Amino acid sequence: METSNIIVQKFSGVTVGSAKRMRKVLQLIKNSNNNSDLIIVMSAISPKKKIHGTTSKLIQATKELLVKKATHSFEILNEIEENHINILNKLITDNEELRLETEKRIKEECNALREFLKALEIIKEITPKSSDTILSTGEKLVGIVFTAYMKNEGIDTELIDLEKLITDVYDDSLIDTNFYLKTLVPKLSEIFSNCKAKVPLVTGFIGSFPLGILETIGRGYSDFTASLVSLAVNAKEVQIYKNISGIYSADPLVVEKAYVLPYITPEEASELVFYGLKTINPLCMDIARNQKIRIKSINNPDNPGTLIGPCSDEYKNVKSTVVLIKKDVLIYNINCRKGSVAHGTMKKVFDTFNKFGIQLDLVSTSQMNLSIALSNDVDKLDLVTTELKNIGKVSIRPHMAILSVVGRSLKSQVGFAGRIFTALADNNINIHMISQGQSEINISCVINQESKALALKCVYDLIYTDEEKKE
Ligand SMILES: Nc1ncnc2c1ncn2[C@@H]1O[C@H](COP(=O)(O)OP(=O)(O)O)[C@@H](O)[C@H]1O
Ligand SMILES: N[C@@H](CC(=O)OP(=O)(O)O)C(=O)O
Repeated sequence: METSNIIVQKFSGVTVGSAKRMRKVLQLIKNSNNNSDLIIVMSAISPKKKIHGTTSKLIQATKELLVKKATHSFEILNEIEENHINILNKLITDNEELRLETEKRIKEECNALREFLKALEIIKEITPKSSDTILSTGEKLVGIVFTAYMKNEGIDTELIDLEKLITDVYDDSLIDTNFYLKTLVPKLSEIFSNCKAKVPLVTGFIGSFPLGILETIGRGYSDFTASLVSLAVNAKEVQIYKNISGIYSADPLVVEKAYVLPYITPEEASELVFYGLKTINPLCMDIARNQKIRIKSINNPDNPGTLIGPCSDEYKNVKSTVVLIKKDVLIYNINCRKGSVAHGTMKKVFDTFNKFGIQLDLVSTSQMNLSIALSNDVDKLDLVTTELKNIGKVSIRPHMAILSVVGRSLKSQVGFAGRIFTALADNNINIHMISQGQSEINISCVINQESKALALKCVYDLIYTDEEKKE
């Protein structure tokens, strides 16, 4: 199918976190609209950091509903409501009718949620579907405020609420790539072909999943929505606007010399998100192999940022190695009772972690030990240990970090892993586990968390001098 002239612009919560930032976003939309057709996807407002944003507050309100009283969750909701009305009041100052009508819609949305929370308190049960309904409010509210603002600024827009996009799906096993591509994408195509507005605004929340949107898609779900929308309209590209200019060669807060990579492949992006990069939702890579996704900064929109997409000749020789640290990891070690790690043992161990929904980051085996690196904030690790007690003696080593080097250029560098480990050893950094996938675009190892900054800097220096020498 031929690519359309549409660009999907997705704005993350922090980029629309205040009236000032919304003005910036509006200007950007106006400028882009001169050259392309646009569809806007917007995430719930995050004042500064995502952990203090609307979605995080709604998650807190949901969790506290059954532990504390609904009145406590109402306080959280009052704060959210007030914040949206304050922003609206700053944005629409010259059209009282529109301002009042929009304020009414915000209040209606929040009142509906209050009624819903009261009902949940009475039935004392929160299902994934109800928790999704609560979360959807964040994206609805930002949509209500921003479409009113766009209208007031003369942009022909319409709010498209995707809360009800998924219907009659009660079984999680039905949610797979096929479901996204064959069910959701055609539904979205139909919605857009019926939409008359010049610049539609779509809620980043895409509907209730049997296990809940956070379990199925994860935080940053609006990136995924933007990818589906892009497939539905065959867009030229998806632009994901953030506070940061793109994907850097290393964390710019730790490595001063780090720079924004112009291009990475979807495979590299998948590895990076797996090893802790939060810049893009991981599922986008699964459905968007042939799409162009560009991470850009709201503060510097003329900068092309980082493109993730098919590797054309233009990008073949572009450097794209990233050194990444995933902190707050632990090593879970099982010293097997039978004296060796049999394949039945591995099955039991992996099945048990899977049963409790725990993601494993790195695995290594020796004759008697099975070592697994995983995030230290997982619930239910003690339940796993109880189930595995017949397999062997479990010991846990906390305060670890995973250092990963990701890049397609690693494939051609014989002896590269050896040089990384030598550089770490020269800096007195102990390596607890090592892993290299068959794809050879990723080398990872587990180190003590306290050495993370030193490890990042010394491996970065090694890689970037090595890559420079190759050129
Ligand atoms: N290689 C990397 N590229 C970009 N950001 C990185 C990288 N490694 C670590 N980070 C950190 O990830 C964070 C980016 O956060 P993100 O959630 O993408 O942005 P936003 O807050 O705009 O949503 C930054 O704080 C940055 O320091
Ligand atoms: N609001 C959701 C979805 C999202 O995509 O957020 P953001 O664009 O701010 O990463 C979240 O906080 O997870």
